[in-house]
Amino acid sequence: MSYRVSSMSVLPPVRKDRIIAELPKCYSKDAALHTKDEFTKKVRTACQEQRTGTVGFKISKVIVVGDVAVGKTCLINRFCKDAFDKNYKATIGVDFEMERFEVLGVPFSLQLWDTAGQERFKCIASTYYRGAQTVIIVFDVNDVASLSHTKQWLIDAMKENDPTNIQIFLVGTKKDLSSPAQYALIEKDAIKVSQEMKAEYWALSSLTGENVKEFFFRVATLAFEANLLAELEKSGTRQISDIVKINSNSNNLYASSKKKQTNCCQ
Ligand SMILES: Nc1nc2c(ncn2[C@@H]2O[C@H](COP(=O)(O)OP(=O)(O)OP(=O)(O)O)[C@@H](O)[C@H]2O)c(=O)[nH]1
Ligand SMILES: [Mg+2]
Repeated sequence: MSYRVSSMSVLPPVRKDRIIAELPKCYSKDAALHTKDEFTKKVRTACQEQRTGTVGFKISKVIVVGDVAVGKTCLINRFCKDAFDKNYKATIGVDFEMERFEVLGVPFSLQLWDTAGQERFKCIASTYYRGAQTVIIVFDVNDVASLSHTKQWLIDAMKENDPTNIQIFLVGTKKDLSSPAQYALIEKDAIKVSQEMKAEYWALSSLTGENVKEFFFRVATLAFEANLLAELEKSGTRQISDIVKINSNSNNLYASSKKKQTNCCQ
């Protein structure tokens, strides 16, 4: 007897701690993609009226890049699995995790691609950069060299993507290992680099979990907003009910054309 679950099975509801109802705040107003306090009325209304087109069915691609052992895998594992491993296990090539959110009542998914920082895997990893909507460039706040390499990581990620449609985050990890005075020093430089890259800056710790959830909520929300605004730009954004109508019409078309075909062959 087979217990295989049908691939048509309905997805479980979005986890309660992945529901975003308020606009998550930026980390620093000096280096933010935007500094609004609330969702714009346009976005809110579109969600309320379910004028969200295909956004609710979208899976947005996020790539996480940066030097070896800066903490990319730990960051993803802290958020997706609420786990932290103090032993270093190099990522070989790439790995990915899916995270489902609900933003203003609309489902929205992120596909988080964790890439290898080791030089010998870079070639494989970079083949997964294409089609990203978000690039997260990670450095270690206790390692100035890792910050200085972030520009090269950005250049490499941009070779495979359309720069006009991408949101960049610069993320300093391992904040727990840094004294406030040390941290303040590197933050100044990191904010400068973020401004040059037009990136949003964050600092966090995967060990303590400080700012990890806040950061990913921000990533999900900004990706969602960008998708929705692009959808609203298209004239006459459809309601979900229209899409269902279109689908059922096309089914009918398919059925009738099949019927015609049969007639034709008779
Ligand atoms: N104290 C502290 N250690 C961390 C933190 N994040 C990661 N580490 C440690 O740093 C080491 C490297 O972490 P990884 O997440 O594997 O690094 P990575 O960037 O994925 O490395 P590659 O896959 O080789 O590119 C591990 O020993 C982690 O335990 C943090 O926030 N605080
Ligand atoms: Mg890794």
